[in-house]
Amino acid sequence: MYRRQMGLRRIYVQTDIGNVLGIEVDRDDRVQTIKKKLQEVLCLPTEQSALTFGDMVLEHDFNEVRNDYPILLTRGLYRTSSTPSISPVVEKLNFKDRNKPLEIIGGSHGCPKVRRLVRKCVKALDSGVEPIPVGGGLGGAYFIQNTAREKIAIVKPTDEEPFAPNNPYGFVGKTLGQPGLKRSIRIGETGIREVAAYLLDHDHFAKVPPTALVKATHSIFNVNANVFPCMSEPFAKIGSLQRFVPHEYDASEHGTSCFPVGAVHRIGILDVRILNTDRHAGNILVRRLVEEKCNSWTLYDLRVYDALELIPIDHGLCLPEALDDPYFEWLHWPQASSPFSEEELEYIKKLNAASDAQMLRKELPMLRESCLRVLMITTTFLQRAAEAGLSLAEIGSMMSREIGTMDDELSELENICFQAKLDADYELSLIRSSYCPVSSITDNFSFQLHMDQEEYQSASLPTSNGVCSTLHLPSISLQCETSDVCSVLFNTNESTQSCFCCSPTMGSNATSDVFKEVALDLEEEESSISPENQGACVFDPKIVRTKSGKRNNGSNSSGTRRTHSIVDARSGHGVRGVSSSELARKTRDSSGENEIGLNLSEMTEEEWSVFMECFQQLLPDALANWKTRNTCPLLRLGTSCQF
Ligand SMILES: Nc1ncnc2c1ncn2[C@@H]1O[C@H](COP(=O)(O)OP(=O)(O)OP(=O)(O)O)[C@@H](O)[C@H]1O
Repeated sequence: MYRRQMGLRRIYVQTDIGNVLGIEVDRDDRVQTIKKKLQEVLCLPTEQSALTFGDMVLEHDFNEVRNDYPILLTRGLYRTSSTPSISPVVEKLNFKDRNKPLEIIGGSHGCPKVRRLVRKCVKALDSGVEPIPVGGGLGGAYFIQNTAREKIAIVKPTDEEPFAPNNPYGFVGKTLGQPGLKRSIRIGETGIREVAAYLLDHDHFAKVPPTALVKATHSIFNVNANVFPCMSEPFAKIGSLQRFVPHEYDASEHGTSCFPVGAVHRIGILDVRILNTDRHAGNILVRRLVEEKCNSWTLYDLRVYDALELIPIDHGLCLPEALDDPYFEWLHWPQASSPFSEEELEYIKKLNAASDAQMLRKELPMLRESCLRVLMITTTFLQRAAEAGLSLAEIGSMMSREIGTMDDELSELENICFQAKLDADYELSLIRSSYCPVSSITDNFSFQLHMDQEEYQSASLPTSNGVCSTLHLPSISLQCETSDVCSVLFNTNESTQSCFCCSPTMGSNATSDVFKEVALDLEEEESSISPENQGACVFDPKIVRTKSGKRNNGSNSSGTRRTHSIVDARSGHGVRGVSSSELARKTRDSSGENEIGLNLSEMTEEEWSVFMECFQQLLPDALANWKTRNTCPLLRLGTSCQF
């Protein structure tokens, strides 16, 4: 309270090796001032460090960072894995830090269940009960026990994640902020995802246990010797804290056929919304609700299904920064193929992706915008698919990449999204461009222009206002002798389309010169242009959109794939096209190893909203086509179960 009156805010600076410093900033504090203070403690020149808050690199002030939220201090924006990480000077570590054993940071302050849980844990830690390492997983995790030595919570420090600097099992080698086990999820960001999953689980529908992001300090937490050789004080870490749920098994230890259909559906609905990439059987806890009664039941007694409760845990690998391949353990469980109940359909219908995203922006502003965009895509997809009568298994299948296929074989959902991106780019190019009318041209022959990045040519084009502009044009095999008006839509790269108009005022020579220049190269290449038609060509942007056939392997996702290709308008045959899956592959190839799929973060607000419109337009056909193509029931394991 006092701090607030003084206009002070506490923020938590986490270094890229994991330790956390609580610092107080006032309204007028500049980023540079705080960096100087950190320089003293961390021996890190200010010009080499960067403070980041989710997507944001803080440059001037801390206005965007709310009270009690964590920011990440990295060694510059362009660090590589060989750049040494930041090592604090031990004796200066505790500056101005309250150093409580456990305190909530970030979202979920407002949740009474979470606050109660944290209070209990603080009490236990204050009374000297040591957390116990969980052991067994890939990352460090610790059970917190109460004074009766009952487990009450599990804490997972983010710097002990797989590949993070303080991982206790030797899976090290990276620093916080770098791509982790999943390339679409950065190291150190699993904790906020655990909280996001809890916050998104409205009405406790899927039963995600109460979860908070905390700053935790205890000597039992692992710190690797190479990271911090002479540590005398325990250092504070950021992690997720989740209520411990007593259970008998996890789903890998129990026959899945006994699981209640509703429980599987509810977890599945959550997984689809959050694009969970890690729903393995170990992440579903199983517990009996009425233990004494169960003893008298047989395995086939239907009531037994209602007596089992499933608890989903471990949501650190959800909400990736790009559409990724999810992992849904339940995909082949028979329960997933049974239709949704009325209640489930109602729940799905009431979901509001935009307000969920808004809630997360408020509670967890450090969660990246691209993750929220993934949430909006998957929620919309779930809603439309459920409306269209698809089962959970069908929805999950459309989201999953096929096992054993080539690396660039995308899921149906990814293909639809890439297609929506192509469509959105096209829509935007129309919005942004003004066309001049095509007039007095022999209109018996039209071409669509094939766009191929490798084949771009540069051409200096005189525009209608007399200014010369250089455009990168695709090579085309057209000898254009016309002196008339042409409108041309060129795609100058895979994501942006540019329109160039030759207006009537350009004059005949200019127009024909332009086309001669860009056409010379590929005269032979596009053999489908019949000689008799050369010299009388209309470049008509309106026909760039086309419905093409199925993809080579016959599994066209949307059935309305639009390609950008040279097409003889009379025959309608495309010569060559850029399909959404090709676009996906090219996007990956051209952007190197860090590219993780359709780039959602780079879309502007306008691009994003047009993309979502196109996505929604594609969905009805895509869902119907998928259903038609997949009429055979999916191969199910364990189909002996009855329910
Ligand atoms: N909320 C919880 N209640 C009870 N037990 C839990 C809870 N969360 C985790 N556990 C137990 O702790 C173990 C490790 O937790 P979790 O799976 O979340 O960690 P992890 O390091 O991400 O593991 P993995 O690498 O296997 O995914 C789980 O297998 C489970 O037995």
